[in-house]
Amino acid sequence: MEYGAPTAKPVIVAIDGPSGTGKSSTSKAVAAQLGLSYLDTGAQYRAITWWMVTNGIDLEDPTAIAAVAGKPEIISGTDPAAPTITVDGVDVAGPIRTQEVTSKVSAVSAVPEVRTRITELQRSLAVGTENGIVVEGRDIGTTVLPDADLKIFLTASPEARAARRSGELKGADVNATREALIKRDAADSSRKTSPLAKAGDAVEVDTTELTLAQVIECVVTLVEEKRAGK
Ligand SMILES: Nc1ncnc2c1ncn2[C@@H]1O[C@H](COP(=O)(O)OP(=O)(O)O)[C@@H](O)[C@H]1O
Ligand SMILES: Nc1ccn([C@H]2C[C@H](O)[C@@H](COP(=O)(O)OP(=O)(O)O)O2)c(=O)n1
Repeated sequence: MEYGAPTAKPVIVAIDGPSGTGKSSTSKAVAAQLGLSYLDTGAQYRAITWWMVTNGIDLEDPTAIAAVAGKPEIISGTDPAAPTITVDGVDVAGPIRTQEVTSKVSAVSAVPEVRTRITELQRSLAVGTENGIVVEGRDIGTTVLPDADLKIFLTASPEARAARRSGELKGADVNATREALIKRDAADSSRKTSPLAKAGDAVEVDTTELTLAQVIECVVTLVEEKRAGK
């Protein structure tokens, strides 16, 4: 048996794209399959938004948001089999998915002080992993981890994304869901600080006509090719 053989360098994978393209489902499955950690950065922006709503911060006022951006302690658990998120010790995995938080998260996440704070958290989580990590969001490949080993940008038609989301929301109206998605993507893409954007060196995968299993297989293959030095 060979002792002291060098272990593979941790691999960092950035997965970005608009809402409903399959980032969370794909990232979790790829991380689980390859023994990597997993970070849902949208959950962190939702968590800080939940804290602002709960504490009655005026979300129409970016200065008020900026003033308290450093206050909540946000902790993300990065096991893809059981990702967790707490704010000041409270499990907020459920409350961060409410319609209220979803409708306010773009305003909060557009504030530069919020992004600086959350970006620091993300970078500190990404460096400390044993085998590597899959980090999903909007600005991971462009801003948070510009040196990631592999960058993926997922897309899908607005119709496919709305159908997927309204399926999740148990029969919510597809047209209303589509309009809400388009509005949030426009806000996330047009903000000044690190907007939703494809990095120049990202691989774009259009998932409209693919099953989730096909998308997972495609990303796993790309990670394995990177690891093999291809
Ligand atoms: N390729 C796909 N085909 C069909 N449904 C999908 C596909 N990818 C994801 N889904 C489903 O769409 C919904 C949204 O996926 P999710 O991973 O949460 O997207 P995102 O993180 O990009 O918002 C989930 O219910 C998921 O199971
Ligand atoms: N890296 C990130 C991740 C999410 N955000 C913001 C913008 C998004 O509308 C919200 C919520 O992200 P999330 O990934 O939970 O959104 P969906 O799963 O698509 O509903 O957070 C961001 O600004 N930067």
